[in-house]
Order: sequence, then structure tokens, then C-alpha cells
Amino acid sequence: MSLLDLAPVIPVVVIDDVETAVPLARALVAGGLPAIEVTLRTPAAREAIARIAAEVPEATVGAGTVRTADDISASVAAGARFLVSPGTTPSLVEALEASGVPFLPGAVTVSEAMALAERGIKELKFFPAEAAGGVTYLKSLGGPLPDVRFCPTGGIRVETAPDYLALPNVGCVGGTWLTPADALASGDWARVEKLAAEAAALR
Ligand SMILES: O=C(O)C(=O)C[C@H](O)[C@H](O)COP(=O)(O)O
Repeated sequence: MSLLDLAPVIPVVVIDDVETAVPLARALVAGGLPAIEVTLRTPAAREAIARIAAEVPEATVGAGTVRTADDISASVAAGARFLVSPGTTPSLVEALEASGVPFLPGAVTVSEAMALAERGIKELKFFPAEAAGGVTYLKSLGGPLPDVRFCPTGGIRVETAPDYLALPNVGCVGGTWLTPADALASGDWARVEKLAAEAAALR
């Protein structure tokens, strides 16, 4: 099954305290969102991926903010089952292809999407979605590139997600709104589960 079809929303999570990783993942899964993207933006990220992979088998945990070949090897070694990059460089795409796990490379322009499609990569992250043109822009890409599907991420919230999900070239959306920093800090897993359930029902 494709990464874009696991759930209508991929939660993008920024984990500062590794102790929150497992309860956070459990709350997201309980709410109905099994695919979880842990961004490599914090020092705790790698260990967080490892703990979720080991202790929450119902989750499909992946790494986000993947920028280098080292990010890829460290993430896969930690247990990441998919990889997401904010953008794409020639060396990064080669390393993603060699990683052995599914991946969503970032693209915004028609040329970036065409270059990836030329290599047979037709499931992409569209980042930063809102800032780059949002629903209108993605709808336009669907004309000339109907075979390329996207996971738009960046600035999307529960109120705007349905407009993206209604597009034929959108498989799912990504976002941080399901895991507010204050809920993580206070361990309010019931709130995270509720936000996840609301998102899981979007499609
Ligand atoms: O870290 C990455 O790899 C990114 O590409 C950026 C994230 O996907 C966005 O920061 C999502 O954040 P929100 O806009 O708050 O939903």
C-alpha cells in the first residue's frame, strides 16, 4: 500500500522529550492515525523513532526533515519505515532510492515534480503547501501531471485539510496541528487522541 493511502493525515511531530514519544504515538494510533512522521529537527528524534518502532508496533513510524544520506542511514537504523524530505537534491534522491524504504521527496515546482516523475517517483510531499500556493496551485499541477500525487504539508489545519483532500492528486495531508506543543508538555494524550480522531474522520 502506498504511503499516501495509510490515513488522510500524517501527523508531523516534533519531539523534544524522548519520554513523550511512546504515549504520543499510542494516542495518535488510538485516534486512528497510524503513520507518524517524526521530524529530525530535535536531538531526541532518533531515539524517539527507535522507541516508537519498538514499543508501538501498530504505528508506522517514519522520519521527516530528511536532508542528507546520513539522516537516511541513521533513521532507517533507528527503525524508520518511511522517509520524508522537505525538498530534493540529486544526491538526496539517490540516497532515498537506495534506502530500501518508501519515501516522499519534497517538491513544489512543475519542473521539480517532472524531474522526480521522470525517475518513476510519483508520490511527493508538497512543501510548504500554504505558502507555495495551496489548493489552487496543487489543482493546477493536476492538469499537466495527473499521474503525480502529493502529500501537502506546511500551514495546513483541520479547517483547511478537507479542501486539499478533495483534490484527485492529493492522497493525504501532513501537519503538526494534531500534536500541539502544550499538549505534549503537559502529557495531555486525551487531547492528542481527540485531534487525531477528528483528523482520521476527514475523508
Ligand atoms: O520538517 C520538515 O521536514 C518539514 O518539511 C516541515 C513540516 O512538514 C512542517 O513544518 C509542518 O508544520 P505545520 O506547518 O505546522 O503543519
